[in-house]
Amino acid sequence: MSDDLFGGNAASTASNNYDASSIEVLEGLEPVRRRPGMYIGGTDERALHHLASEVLDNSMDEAVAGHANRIEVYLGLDNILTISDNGRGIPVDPHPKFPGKSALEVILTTLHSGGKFTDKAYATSGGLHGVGVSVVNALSTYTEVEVARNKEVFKQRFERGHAIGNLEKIGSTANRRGTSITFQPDPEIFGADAKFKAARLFKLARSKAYLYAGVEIRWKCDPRLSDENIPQEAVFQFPGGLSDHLKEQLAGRECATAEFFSGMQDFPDSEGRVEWAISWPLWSDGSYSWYCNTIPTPAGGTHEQGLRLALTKAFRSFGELVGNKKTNQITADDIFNGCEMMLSVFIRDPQFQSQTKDRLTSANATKLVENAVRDHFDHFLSGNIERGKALLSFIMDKVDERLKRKAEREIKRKTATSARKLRLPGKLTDCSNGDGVEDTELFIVEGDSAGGSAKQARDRKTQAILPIRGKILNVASANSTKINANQEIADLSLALGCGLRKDCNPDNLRYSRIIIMTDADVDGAHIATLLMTFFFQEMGPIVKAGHLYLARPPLYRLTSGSKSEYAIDDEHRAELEATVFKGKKVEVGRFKGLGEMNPSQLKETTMDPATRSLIRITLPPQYEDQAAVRDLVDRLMGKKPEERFAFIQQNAGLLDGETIDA
Ligand SMILES: Nc1ncnc2c1ncn2[C@@H]1O[C@H](COP(=O)(O)OP(=O)(O)OP(=O)(O)O)[C@@H](O)[C@H]1O
Repeated sequence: MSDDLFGGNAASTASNNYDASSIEVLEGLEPVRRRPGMYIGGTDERALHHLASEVLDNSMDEAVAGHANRIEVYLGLDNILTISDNGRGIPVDPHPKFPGKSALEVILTTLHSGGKFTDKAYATSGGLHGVGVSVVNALSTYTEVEVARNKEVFKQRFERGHAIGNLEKIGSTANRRGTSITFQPDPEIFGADAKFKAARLFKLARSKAYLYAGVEIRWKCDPRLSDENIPQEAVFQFPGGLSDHLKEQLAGRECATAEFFSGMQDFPDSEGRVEWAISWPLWSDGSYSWYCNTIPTPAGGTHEQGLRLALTKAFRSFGELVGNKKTNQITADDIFNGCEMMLSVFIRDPQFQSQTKDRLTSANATKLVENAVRDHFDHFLSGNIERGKALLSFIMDKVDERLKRKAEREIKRKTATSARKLRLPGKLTDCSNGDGVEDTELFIVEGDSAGGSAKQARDRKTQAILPIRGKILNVASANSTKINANQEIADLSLALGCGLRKDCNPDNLRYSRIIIMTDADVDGAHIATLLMTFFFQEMGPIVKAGHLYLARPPLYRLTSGSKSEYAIDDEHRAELEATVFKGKKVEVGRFKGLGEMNPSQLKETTMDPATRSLIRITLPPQYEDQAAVRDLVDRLMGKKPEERFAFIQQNAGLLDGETIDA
């Protein structure tokens, strides 16, 4: 440990101030105002409307619990929204845990306070975290809550989450009861121009009424906010629930079956219930609405999964019943793509992915929905065989269409692959992993006999072999016509697939490593040099990107008794004799070429990534620019020997490569 550990660093002023005083504890509703995104998913228009949902959902929970049958939504000027219900009214008695505060004040000003943590007051509620209305309060310039309970009317006002005065009794009433919440979202949070959209709230109010047949929802807005689509007043009540909604949505369009599949079913053991309405219009892009406890879950979830399973299984078994063997090919997407459907479940203690409740995650919902819907759908299909067959044949057309598209894609893919393979040089032995796959390598090998050993020694999945015959063209002393006409170079660039010169693009390189593997002798070195010249001049970006390597085949095999070692060169040999063999008599075998090694020796010493070593070819920083590289290559490999001579005189002893294990 450093002595400076508790001394600090004088240069770093920011870190000096980091002590206990920088640790804040946010009190009350302050965290909501600091990080609204955590509670309502952002501060955009969607988040703004989420505030309305939170308040409306509470009234819906009262209705679904059987305590309210009327809800009113009123959008006034200045972005002020009032939502009222005729439910039990938020409790106003003093809260036992917070002396001097009513339950109402606690609910409005404390996160995680509510009556829905157990099923004592609500069986299947949309609310569960006890957060919603306090978040609305925190993010509003003001909130006013009026409660009519036990013939008395109470009121309390809050500003930006803080109670302004106490809960007051403002009057009495003969028969009124319920809760009314008025609030104005805070422009400091949502921006000065953020406004509720009447159309959006109107739609929200109407959809809630479809979701629960037992409630009437009254819509009202200031006359200046209404237009030809949004009436100033409307009453929504749908005794037919989701079916009413689907009928309206289909607006008489032709469907695969005249009746649509709809119904309602209680879950066993009072776990809740499910309601659904589905139709298959002949032409539709599809429309899907999923709800849990009247909360929209646009991302679907476990209830969706249950419905998908129920319908898929029912279709398959109906197929068996009517002797259609292809129905086991039906997937849920074949059934759902292009259908118009609504599914609404009511379950106890639902689990959602987040406070915005976009996706239902309650595991039990899948089985509950599947079991409940499956019987009904079996009956829908087989209770009227003609109808069942008509729907099945509509779905099977989609299956056929999908399989046809899949087969066409497959043929296209195969043709593309074989076209590419056809263009590959005949003497390339390619690896089986596809183009551009990580960790594939091309070995450019000197001569056919070495190529033969390399083929046997390689890992077929990742290692490809391209034998090069003799000495390839020195591109530094050839013009482009000659280069383009050269067969070995054409083969090489086809195998690599990344293009030459200006067209060279490392992204198209078919392998992750290009490894030059030549004999460990002068000729081998010459061939390697010619190949490197080619890469520097014609494929500079490949070298720059670090794809080019030299293999390091051994020159000697040293054996003493049962021990044997390979030496790369004379120096390495001397070192091994002194260290590993400790001066003992050693039998020395010299490999004249790669072809002399048997495949297992070649694999172990030169090709197997676990045991070999490679030299990565890199360019020093002064050769960043391709023109500088060309100049160097020209001096070293070009037509004027005197330049080469001068370079060798200046740089003898400096040339070296970077050795890496790869
Ligand atoms: N309109 C209402 N009528 C009766 N009680 C209400 C009403 N609105 C709110 N409440 C009470 O206030 C509590 C807190 O409501 P809040 O919206 O903060 O959270 P929640 O609905 O319990 O859960 P969530 O955070 O998931 O919405 C509710 O659990 C309920 O007991």
